[in-house]
Amino acid sequence: MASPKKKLQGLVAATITPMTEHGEINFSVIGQYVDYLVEKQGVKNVFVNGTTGEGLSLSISERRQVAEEWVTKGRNKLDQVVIHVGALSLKESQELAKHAAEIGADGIAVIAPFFLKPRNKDDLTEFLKEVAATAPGLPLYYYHIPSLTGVKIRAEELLDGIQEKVPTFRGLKFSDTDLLDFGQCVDQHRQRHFALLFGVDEQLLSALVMGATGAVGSSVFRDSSTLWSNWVLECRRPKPS
Ligand SMILES: CC(=O)N[C@@H]([C@@H](O)[C@H](O)[C@H](O)CO)[C@@H](O)CC(=O)C(=O)O
Repeated sequence: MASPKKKLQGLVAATITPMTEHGEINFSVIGQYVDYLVEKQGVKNVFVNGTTGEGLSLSISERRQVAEEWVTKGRNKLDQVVIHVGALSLKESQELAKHAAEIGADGIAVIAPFFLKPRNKDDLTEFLKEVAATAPGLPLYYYHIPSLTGVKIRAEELLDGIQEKVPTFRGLKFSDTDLLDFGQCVDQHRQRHFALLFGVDEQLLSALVMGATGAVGSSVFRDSSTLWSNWVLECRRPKPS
């Protein structure tokens, strides 16, 4: 079963996939990338093969290799390596999820399939359940990004009752500007201790005020903005009484 111990929180870097000038993945710099994030930015969680990493534009074989490299190079340096395994095909998502578990990743994230789309919450839940079943030891996060997937099922609606159907479900990466939906996720699901990670950097401050437990982003990891965001998150972390 998925570990309940390691909650994914704070800043999570959505990593780019480094390429050579010939369009091949430049694996040789991923080790330096890990060091840069940890030593210069103070960020110890990564989100690999997502939007910033152009995961959907990579082949399955490339996605597997990139995931492996981050897990290997991040060992004993990073806290959590979350691999995005979303795909148009359920079988590909399952293959990537199983692979993430085999290589020792700390979690998986899944977008909704976006060509033949889930029509409603039940369809989407079923898809997530089938992916989750192939990696029963890994926490699963739903990656809500309706502007790119076209799947507009409200996150708050999805969260309602999901853990009963997908036991490894641990939260979501909310990449939408609908702060009403986000606020309802926070208000109605706070007690379930889901990770509610915000993904639109431009609105991060608002989301933190509303109760985001962390952020997955690309632009928050530049110099002073990272330090600033870390500071805000630290201030908002509940203090032991
Ligand atoms: C659509 C997109 O790329 N969103 C970025 C944001 O960090 C985004 O770059 C930022 O808000 C600037 O617009 C992240 O949420 C993406 C992300 O976490 C990912 O790579 O999966």
